[in-house]
Amino acid sequence: MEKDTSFLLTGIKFNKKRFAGDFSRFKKRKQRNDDGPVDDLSYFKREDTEAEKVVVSVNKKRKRKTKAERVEGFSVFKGSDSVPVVTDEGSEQEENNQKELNRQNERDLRLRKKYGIHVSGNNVPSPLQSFAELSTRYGCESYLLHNLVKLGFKEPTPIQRQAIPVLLSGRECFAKAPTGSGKTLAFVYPMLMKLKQPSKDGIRTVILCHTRELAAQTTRECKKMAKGSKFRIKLMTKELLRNTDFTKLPCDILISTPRRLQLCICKKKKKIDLSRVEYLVLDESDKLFERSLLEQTDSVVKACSNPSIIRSLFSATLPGFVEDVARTVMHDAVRVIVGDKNAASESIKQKLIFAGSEEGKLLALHQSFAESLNPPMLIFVQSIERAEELYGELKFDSIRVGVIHSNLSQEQRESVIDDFRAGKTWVLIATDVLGRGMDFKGVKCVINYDFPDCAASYIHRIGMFLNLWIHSYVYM
Ligand SMILES: Nc1ncnc2c1ncn2[C@@H]1O[C@H](COP(=O)(O)OP(=O)(O)OP(=O)(O)O)[C@@H](O)[C@H]1O
Repeated sequence: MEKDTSFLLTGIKFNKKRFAGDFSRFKKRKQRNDDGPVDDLSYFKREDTEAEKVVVSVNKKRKRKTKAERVEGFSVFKGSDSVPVVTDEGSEQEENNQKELNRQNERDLRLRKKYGIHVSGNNVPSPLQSFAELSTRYGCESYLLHNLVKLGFKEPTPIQRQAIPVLLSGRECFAKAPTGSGKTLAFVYPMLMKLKQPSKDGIRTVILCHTRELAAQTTRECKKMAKGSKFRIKLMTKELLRNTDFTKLPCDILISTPRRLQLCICKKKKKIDLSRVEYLVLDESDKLFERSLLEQTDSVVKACSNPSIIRSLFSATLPGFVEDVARTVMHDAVRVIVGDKNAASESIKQKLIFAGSEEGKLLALHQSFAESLNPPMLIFVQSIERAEELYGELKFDSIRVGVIHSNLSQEQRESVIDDFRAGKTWVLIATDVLGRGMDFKGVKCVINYDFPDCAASYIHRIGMFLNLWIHSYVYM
């Protein structure tokens, strides 16, 4: 391998001077935990932001103002009216109602506290105690409950406990929960319940995903959840885009990337009509609002022009610009946050390995393979070239390895993912094309061979898995 030309040798260098503060924190931790070159990465967890503190303080003030309040935070969204206050002249019946309401508020607060759920908005519906409440409170059809049992889902996850009632009550929703925490079900189930029956009135629901892989995965999940119904669930593929007369497309739920959907909107003939869409979901909304996708996402949001549309935004991180967008487009929305605002999942063990140099990284990787190769394993790198180069290195060592990045065709990407899911390859090298929203069951270890360029990217890379105690290594 020629050092000068190797992309593996041109990775991010750790600038100790620039990151002196962080570096000293590692040193302190090392003194406490003499564990060789490995260190704990829990510093990625953020403290509450100023905005969060404001929410808390405004909340306290509002609590002093009105006892009848049903909101935990304050309302940040358009169209938020004040909550009703009970008058002194209320009848006995009203007093009893009020007492029951207060008791319910206390139960809600306890449940939210237990599951780390934070809400903002007016009259936020009570969180679910169990999936059974989908039937008792909302008359959920039996096939949907049956599907939950078949999928082996016994308890709702925290985001499902709160986001499902919010969406079922017809409110717009803006939700943040860790990766792998069951957000897909949180938006798909209420949609299926609200749509009730298939209809020939055109497309009624659009789910936007930022990558084709995530769109394909969401379609698979959606079909599993809708099993037993006659809903027509379609993934916007290249073939569909090319060969379909969208004025005649029988479809209740359409799942697409913004780019493909924008192409259908802009078609001259037989173009898609989204004016009847009742539900619009923006999954991984922070990615959809990034500069590279903003224009396409915007044209989809505009094309969904039904005035009574219910929009929801789901993501694992919550940057300020996403909140700003939400504030401008959403009406009387409820904000649901599970856990810390931008923290990694707590069930992941994180380690930092100081390799010193690029050669050291490769050596350390070989060493960890030699000590305990614990597949399936994902390795993230910062560029396509570095992905290919590392692929060449590992392949040379007869490791069952695959590589995925945006230079591969859709078919090639699918086949790489299929091989990894089927256990034909043990190690998958990826650029951030895979870093978001993909769910690989059973992955035991994620290696950040190249340091991610922001905290959000790190959280997405390591948080793709619901398994308990996966390992995440960062090489420096
Ligand atoms: N209530 C539940 N109980 C057990 N498993 C669940 C439950 N809900 C969802 N899951 C499973 O958890 C895994 C992760 O779910 P999902 O992909 O929806 O997470 P996510 O929050 O959307 O993650 P990401 O941010 O990466 O998109 C999936 O395999 C899903 O089938």
